[in-house]
Amino acid sequence: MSANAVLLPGFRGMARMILKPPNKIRMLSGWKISLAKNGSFAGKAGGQNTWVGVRIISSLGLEPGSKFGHLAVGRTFCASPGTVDVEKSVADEDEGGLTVPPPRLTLKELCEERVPQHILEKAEELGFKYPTLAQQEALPVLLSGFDCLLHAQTGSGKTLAYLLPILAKLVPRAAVQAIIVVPTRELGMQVAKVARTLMGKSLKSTDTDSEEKGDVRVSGKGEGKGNLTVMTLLDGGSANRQKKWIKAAPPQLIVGTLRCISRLIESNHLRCNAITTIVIDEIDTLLGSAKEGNHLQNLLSVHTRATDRQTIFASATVPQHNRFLHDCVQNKWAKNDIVHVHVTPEVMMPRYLQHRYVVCDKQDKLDTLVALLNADNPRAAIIFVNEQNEKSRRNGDPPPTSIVAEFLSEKLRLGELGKKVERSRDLWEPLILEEDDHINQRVSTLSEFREGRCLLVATDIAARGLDLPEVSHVYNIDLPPSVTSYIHRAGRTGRRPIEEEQGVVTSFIISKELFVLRRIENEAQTRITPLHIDVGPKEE
Ligand SMILES: Nc1ncnc2c1ncn2[C@@H]1O[C@H](COP(=O)(O)OP(=O)(O)OP(=O)(O)O)[C@@H](O)[C@H]1O
Repeated sequence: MSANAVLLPGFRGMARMILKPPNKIRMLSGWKISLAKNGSFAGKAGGQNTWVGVRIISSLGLEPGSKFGHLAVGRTFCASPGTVDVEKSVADEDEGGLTVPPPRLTLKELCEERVPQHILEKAEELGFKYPTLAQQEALPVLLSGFDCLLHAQTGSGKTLAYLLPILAKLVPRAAVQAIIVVPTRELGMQVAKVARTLMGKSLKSTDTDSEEKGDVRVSGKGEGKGNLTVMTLLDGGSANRQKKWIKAAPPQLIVGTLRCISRLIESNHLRCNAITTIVIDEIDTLLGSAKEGNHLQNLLSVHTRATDRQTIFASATVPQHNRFLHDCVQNKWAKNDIVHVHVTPEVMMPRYLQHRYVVCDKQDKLDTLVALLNADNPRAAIIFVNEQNEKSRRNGDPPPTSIVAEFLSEKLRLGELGKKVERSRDLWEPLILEEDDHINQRVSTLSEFREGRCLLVATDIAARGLDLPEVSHVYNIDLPPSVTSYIHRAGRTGRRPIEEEQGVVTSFIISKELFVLRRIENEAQTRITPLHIDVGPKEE
């Protein structure tokens, strides 16, 4: 059997593929394959007792006599006759870390002949030489064209995993061929930027104006590719301009929010007949709302058909994922053989996060925050607050973001914050990111933060998908409204997988909230340790 062979789907029952010793191969995703004496095998999901059928989707490097190899597995059995002599799996040496220890396949080897060389070279130039664990597991599935629920920790590299198969398929004809749905404008800009960079846009480009508007044309190099365009359709953009652009020259790839994409489809400005891939990133943000559910249903099973395209759902958190997979098939959002790539299901959050909590009175939270910022001296930090409630809005109270930012500003001015700061104090002037801000304000806030400002006070608008590798600390001034929200807020730090530097997450709670924190700890399968901090004497 050759490397990269895609095995036949659909066979249910005992597999007929013959594998030789060892009699147990630990799979990267926590699956185990056990070999019976007659060479047949069965799979077992990590932590569960039931033996279930395993479908081998593709194999890489598994050739007779090979020492290392990789199998991607799905949910049900399938098999192809053949003999594979496996002495040892790479996965046997992996302890569940984010990247796979050497010797391992490079990203280029993993994607060879399936993704154009110039894109792989660009990825390597960006520092993506080896796949992350999520990419290692997902790419064989995605590049084989299977529909997929890609379910992997925050910061595990899901964006590159779904972009590579899309970019591999785009052709320079004037028709929308792929759509990526994202929950926020900020995430949309980020994803579009990665796509454009992989397509060959110069890293040194200063074309930020057109980037902001979402209209950048990129010349693909070699592989017979001509001009490819990525367009963003994001909240706050001008609907008229978007319509004009799409009509004049349809882009090959669209990154947008569900609302904007649906509006253009329904007004017949965006035609879906050439679509080959749809990605729904952060899928769980769209579940549970009737309005979003309707838009999703229309996009996935009215305006387009699951059988005509590849569908990819991605998130670090997919509550009730088995139910979701079932509903996906029932609603015709995906094909029957959708694969669930669930990376390290036993570890919901990156291991290199440290979780702490501080118990204090409500009125002491901000003083405690200042003391902690002085002690931690973060490289960059996001301070999360909850959304302002309706009552407080009606009363004309300032939003929690402003209250926190103004308090920190004042302490900075008094010299009580940033005592150990070696950089310019101005960099510690807090920024604010929240939904109510004007779009231009949000854009400039994020770019200032990326360029070296240290403190960002934000609502959950900053919790999803934003990749800000400089963030060393996350502070939850208010306890997040759900476990999911805790996981995503926490995931904004510790995003330097290669260095494996620890990110620190600190939640401020009043004593009554301790039980809520324990619930988060249980459900997120993590340990949150208490921290005692001396705020110092109070001024009269
Ligand atoms: N193969 C790779 N090697 C090194 N770094 C990588 C690789 N793939 C992605 N990264 C980097 O890892 C970081 C996280 O990637 P990405 O934003 O795709 O994570 P994610 O899984 O989408 O996270 P989230 O769930 O928070 O949205 C980014 O800085 C990205 O550039």
